[in-house]
Formats: sequence, structure tokens, C-alpha cells
Amino acid sequence: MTEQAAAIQGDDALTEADRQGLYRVLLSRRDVRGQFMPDPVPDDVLARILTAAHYAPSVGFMQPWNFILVRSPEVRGRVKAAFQQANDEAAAMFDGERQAVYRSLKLEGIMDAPLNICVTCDRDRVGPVVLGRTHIPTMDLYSTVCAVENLWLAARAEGLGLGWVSIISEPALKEILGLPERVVPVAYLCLGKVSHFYAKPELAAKGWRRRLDLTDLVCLDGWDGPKDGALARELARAQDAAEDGTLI
Ligand SMILES: Cc1cc2c(cc1C)N(C[C@H](O)[C@H](O)[C@H](O)COP(=O)(O)O)c1[nH]c(=O)[nH]c(=O)c1N2
Repeated sequence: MTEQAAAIQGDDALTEADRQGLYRVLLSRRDVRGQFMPDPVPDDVLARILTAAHYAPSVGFMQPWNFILVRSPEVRGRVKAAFQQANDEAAAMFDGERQAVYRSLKLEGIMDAPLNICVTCDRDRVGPVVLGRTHIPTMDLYSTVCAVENLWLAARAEGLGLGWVSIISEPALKEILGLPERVVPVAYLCLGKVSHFYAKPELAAKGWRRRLDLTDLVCLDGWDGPKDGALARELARAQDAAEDGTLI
């Protein structure tokens, strides 16, 4: 095989164990807010997780991300205060019992997790013209979210919990972390060892919202398009299997 053919073909021979492992990670990944342990994240593990994030796809191979590791209790305290202010504002958007449920939810682990990571998007990393971004300028932000998902899945594969905190004013976060104007704080993440993972999303377990039926979200050839009946039955079967842990 020529070098070029080898580069194109790569090693695509995933084993059955690889396939099952990947689905296991995907389905057991959780947003973690409250089960963090104080143990520091070892550097070798952190390096693997950040490498997984860095190998995410990105528009025009732009790689617009940076990873700010927030260990300082002082900086984390400022982020926590920004969360608390935003969270009070968010709670006020709900009425009555819904507000009481909202206030009972734990929605961050900023001080509990041993490490926080802010994943940012440098909107000007390669100048104004980016292959693939010309007509949809937000593609660099979407690319950064791909890196966040890689990071999240790699953390789960390493047995670490991760929680995304978005209840923070963006200007406040930029100011605390000293981000330049052109840099967007896409995700503020809390990472660490956890005592346990929930089997289901916490928001579902606590009655906030249930997972939608996938069959209602898949249609053919346009927004109002019809459903493929045979596929719909498979989708329902696969989702039931995912729910009862028998998908793989
Ligand atoms: C962009 C974005 C932003 C947030 C979240 C996620 C994402 C993708 N989630 C986590 C979210 O609530 C969670 O993913 C869903 O409830 C589904 O649960 P699992 O992630 O499957 O455990 C989240 N959770 C939380 O407690 N506080 C938050 O501020 C946020 N913000």
C-alpha cells in the first residue's frame, strides 16, 4: 500500500469490543453536578482528555479552541459568585412550584470539582476567511462544541465526571478569565472523580423534563415530511433498548 493510500484508509478495523465500548461511553455519559470527590485529576489522564478534545473536527481545520484550566480557589470563587447571580435571575423566570423545583436543583459543581476548564473559541484564529465558514459564520462555535463533546466522552471513558455550567453571564466570565474581545467562552466545565454516575439525566430523574421520543424527531425530505414506518419501529426499539440498558 502506498503511503498516501495508507493515510486515506487508516486503521478502520474496530473490534466488536471497541464498538460496544464506544456505545457504553456514549450512553453512560452524564452531566455531573454533585458527586465530585476532591482527588486531583492526574496530569497523564488530563493530557489524554485534552488530546481527545483537540482531535475534534473543526471547520476548515480551524481548531479555534483553547482550554483554560481553572484550579485557583480564588478564581473559582469569582466564577461561583457569577453563577449565583445568574442563577437567581434564572430562577425568577419560573413561577410557583416550577420555581421551587428549579431552586432545589444543583446546577453546578464549581467549588466541589477539583478542576474547572473553560473551553473557548477564538473567532479570529486564522483570519477572516475560513474554509467552510463563509456563509455560516457560527461554524467555529459549533466546532468548539465538538471539542467539548470529545472532552466529555473521554472524561467518561476515564471514569471522570464532567458538568457543563452555562448559568453565568458571558461578559462576567470573560472579565474573570481575562479573555480578549474576539474570544468566546463556549463552555465552562467542572471535572473530577465522582462517587457515582446517575443512570439517567438528573433533570429526568428529578422530574424536570423527560427524554423525547426519537421517532417524533425523524422525518423524510423536509420539516413536515412523512415518517418511514419500518425505520420508526427500529428507532423505537433502539430507544427502548437504550433505556433498559440492552442496546449493546
Ligand atoms: C450547552 C449545555 C449547557 C448546559 C448543559 C448541557 C449543555 C449541552 N447542562 C447539562 C444538561 O442539563 C444535561 O446535559 C441534560 O440534562 C441531559 O443530561 P445528561 O447530560 O445526559 O446527564 C447543564 N447542567 C447544569 O446543571 N447546569 C448548566 O448550566 C448546564 N448547562
